Amino acid sequence: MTLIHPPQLSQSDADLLNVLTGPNPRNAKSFARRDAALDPLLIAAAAASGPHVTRNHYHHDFFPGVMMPQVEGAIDWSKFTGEDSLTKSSRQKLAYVSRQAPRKQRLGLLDEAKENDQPDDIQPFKPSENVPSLQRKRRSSNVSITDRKPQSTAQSVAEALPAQLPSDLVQVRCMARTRIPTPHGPIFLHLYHNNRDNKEHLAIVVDPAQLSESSDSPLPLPPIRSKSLDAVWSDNETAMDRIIRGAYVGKLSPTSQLPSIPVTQVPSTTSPTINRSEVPPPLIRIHSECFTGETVGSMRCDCGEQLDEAIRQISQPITLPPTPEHPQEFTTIPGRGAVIYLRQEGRGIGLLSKIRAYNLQDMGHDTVTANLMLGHKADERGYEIAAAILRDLGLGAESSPNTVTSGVRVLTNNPDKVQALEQEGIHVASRVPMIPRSWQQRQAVADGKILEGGDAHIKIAGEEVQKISGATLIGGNAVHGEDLDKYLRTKVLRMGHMLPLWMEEAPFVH
Ligand SMILES: Nc1nc2c(ncn2[C@@H]2O[C@H](COP(=O)(O)OP(=O)(O)OP(=O)(O)O)[C@@H](O)[C@H]2O)c(=O)[nH]1
Repeated sequence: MTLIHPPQLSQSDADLLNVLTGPNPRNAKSFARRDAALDPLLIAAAAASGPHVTRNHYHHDFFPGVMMPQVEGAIDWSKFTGEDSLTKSSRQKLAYVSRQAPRKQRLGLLDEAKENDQPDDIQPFKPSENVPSLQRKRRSSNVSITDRKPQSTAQSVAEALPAQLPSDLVQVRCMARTRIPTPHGPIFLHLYHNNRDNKEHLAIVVDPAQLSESSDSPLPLPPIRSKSLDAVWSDNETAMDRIIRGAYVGKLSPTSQLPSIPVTQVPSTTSPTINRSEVPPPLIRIHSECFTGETVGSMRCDCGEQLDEAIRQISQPITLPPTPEHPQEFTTIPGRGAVIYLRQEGRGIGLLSKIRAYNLQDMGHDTVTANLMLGHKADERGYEIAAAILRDLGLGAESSPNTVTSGVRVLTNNPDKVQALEQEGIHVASRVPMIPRSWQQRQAVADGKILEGGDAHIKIAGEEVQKISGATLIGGNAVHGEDLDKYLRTKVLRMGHMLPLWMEEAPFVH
């Protein structure tokens, strides 16, 4: 092997490295003494543990194992065990073998794999306490029950739960929760597993009042918490196990580590200063994954902007009118609600097909036609899992003595989402429209409220928002452009989105 050595490598280092990683270390000549206590070069070379190890060789090994006495050059353990020493001739030469299937075979297997990472190894959960009050007719999911494969690998702790429910009921379990600071304030990220697909769906819970939660001071409102997360998962579970998976109360810190108790055992006390009937239902959004819009900042769609706008709106403090007891006092409570983030990339067709659809769109087809041309439906999403997550979080229940508010307010323009949630038994108290920020800006320019060209601050929904680059990302600003306008028009004209079409000739704000 010839080494191309970087300038900081001395000739002596390079020679030594050549020997350590070369094919025939036993022909090594003598080398100058090395005095460094810890020589990173030597450590790295030794850690590579063999002459031909690269990152592609993890599944390769020596045969027989290098520590076995029958291997030529191995340590002769027989002198420690008292067994007869193996003669040199009886030892096998060390051979370097691969445990991987041949590359061609492995690539063949990949080709056979499904195109759009559809679930192929689905593990139904045993039921948790996430049980809807009514079993209603559900909208069909993109994964049918009969297609499901039975249990297999890496099942979670849900295994331990007793079977009580019909197997076709969607069940979810919150596996972990943590606090994430965002430009709009803190959120609690919840990661869910379910018995329908093998995707990790998420809930972004906005409920900052929980951060000051302590056992003796009542919260303004009951916290938005996951029943399945707060449940006791096993008899062996320690307080630290619970805390690490997120079943804690308040804000976790080196000095504060208080495990939660199961939701059913928590008394639902609320602050007496709050008039329960005046509290609006929590604001929620069901959002579908969009790698291009949310991660890359694509301006073909408004997905990144919508995710940001949803978290921003849900985080806004809520002002409640005075109560008869305190007629002069307006009360402000922290914003509360959740974004249920479903891994249904590309309206359920997957990223691969969405990328192909974009090419068809570049050739003049709209987003609906492009999906159809690829053999997909215009929209292949289902919302059963979202509804199960909402139930697990205690959101969307009808009014009852235990609920402070009735139902949820849903941030969407998509009538399918509202209908699907209602079919799942989620009480939708109202729909809150999402007007694209670029359209709001155009409206503001048209009304003479802001100057074309904008400035460092713009007004969105009557509130001043700082402009930040990375338009579609969290904490970003408005997206605009020809592609986006086409997409938004199609949503309204072909997909029935409940959005007033904005005049196209109005100027953009740059
Ligand atoms: N197939 C396809 N999917 C797209 C395209 N542009 C965006 N998407 C996907 O469309 C989905 C957008 O979903 P949501 O953010 O839940 O919103 P929506 O259904 O448009 O409805 P709203 O709630 O009104 O925003 C995401 O999964 C995106 O990946 C496209 O051109 N083709």
